[in-house]
Amino acid sequence: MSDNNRLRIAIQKSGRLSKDCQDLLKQLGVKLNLREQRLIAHATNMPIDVLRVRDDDIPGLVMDGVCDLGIVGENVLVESQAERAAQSLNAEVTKLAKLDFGYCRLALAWPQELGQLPLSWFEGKKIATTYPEILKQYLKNQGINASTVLLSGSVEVAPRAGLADAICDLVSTGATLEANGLLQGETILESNACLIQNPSMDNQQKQALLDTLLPRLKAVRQAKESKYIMLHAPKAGLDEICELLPGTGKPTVLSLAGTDDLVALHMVSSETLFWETMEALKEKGASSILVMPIEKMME
Ligand SMILES: Nc1ncnc2c1ncn2[C@@H]1O[C@H](COP(=O)(O)OP(=O)(O)OP(=O)(O)O)[C@@H](O)[C@H]1O
Ligand SMILES: O=P(O)(O)OC[C@H]1O[C@H](OP(=O)(O)OP(=O)(O)O)[C@H](O)[C@@H]1O
Ligand SMILES: [Mg+2]
Repeated sequence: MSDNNRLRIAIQKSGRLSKDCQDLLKQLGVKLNLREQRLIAHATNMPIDVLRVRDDDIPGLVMDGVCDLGIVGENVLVESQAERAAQSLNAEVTKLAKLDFGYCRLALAWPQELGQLPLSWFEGKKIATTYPEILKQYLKNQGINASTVLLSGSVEVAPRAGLADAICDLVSTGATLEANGLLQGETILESNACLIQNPSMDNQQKQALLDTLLPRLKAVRQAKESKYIMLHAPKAGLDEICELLPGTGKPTVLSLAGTDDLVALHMVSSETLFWETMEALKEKGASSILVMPIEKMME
């Protein structure tokens, strides 16, 4: 019998999101021994269980309260919500955060030889997709009357196989469209991974744990985007050099052994230091310029 005080999180077992999900849980301090074949992993340092499932099942597990949290692509979430709404099933989730991985877009595409096409071309056509609900909603909003053909994968084969006139599929680099002689058209959904919660979760212990994890998630995001900058600067040119440094924070100024003309500047910047800025800093007399990643930070 599972302990109802343990926070249950659903993540993708294997596929494009699984490594990023495992890395994120580790960054949040969740200690898991994810032996490959195990479909449920128990954290050793906090009351968390991780269910490793197909990404398509994650929204339903969270909506039905089997899991408290889930990490899933917005494309899968939106499609699942539309499917469940059509069956009058509960489709409510709370989207706690958009995550910085799993970026892709759901786009229309058609055989390259047709060249650029207006949306009106799709009237009366057949469009193959893994996301029929999202596509139907889009076509309805655009006033286009076209039919959808469901394919669970390798959607790009549909036009050549005579299954459909066009497709609506996920695109990241565009390589698969290119390889299949397809031209990308309108993007109907931008998507990336997101953290979702069952809105009916009312366990105080779980909420307290989640209230600990969410600031860590924010701190991990902030640290990823921030850099630690160190450099040596002539005292005489300090103001000009500080004006060139990114971000609004004031740098820490440290004296350097053996000289009164130079100081060391240290600062956390919310953005990286571009080559052009580094070259401008050198022109102002800066030297030993170091830009380093930050593992963790908390304001
Ligand atoms: N180029 C891409 N193609 C497909 N999904 C992508 C791409 N880039 C990012 N993603 C995101 O990764 C998610 C998982 O993609 P993946 O191909 O692993 O799913 P899957 O094959 O359905 O896996 P599963 O076996 O878990 O059902 C997608 O739903 C999407 O949110
Ligand atoms: O724009 P790209 O970088 O080429 O990525 C897009 C392709 O990736 C996904 O397929 P995947 O490789 O996940 O296989 P699947 O179609 O079986 O899901 C998606 O279905 C596209 O086919
Ligand atoms: Mg899937």
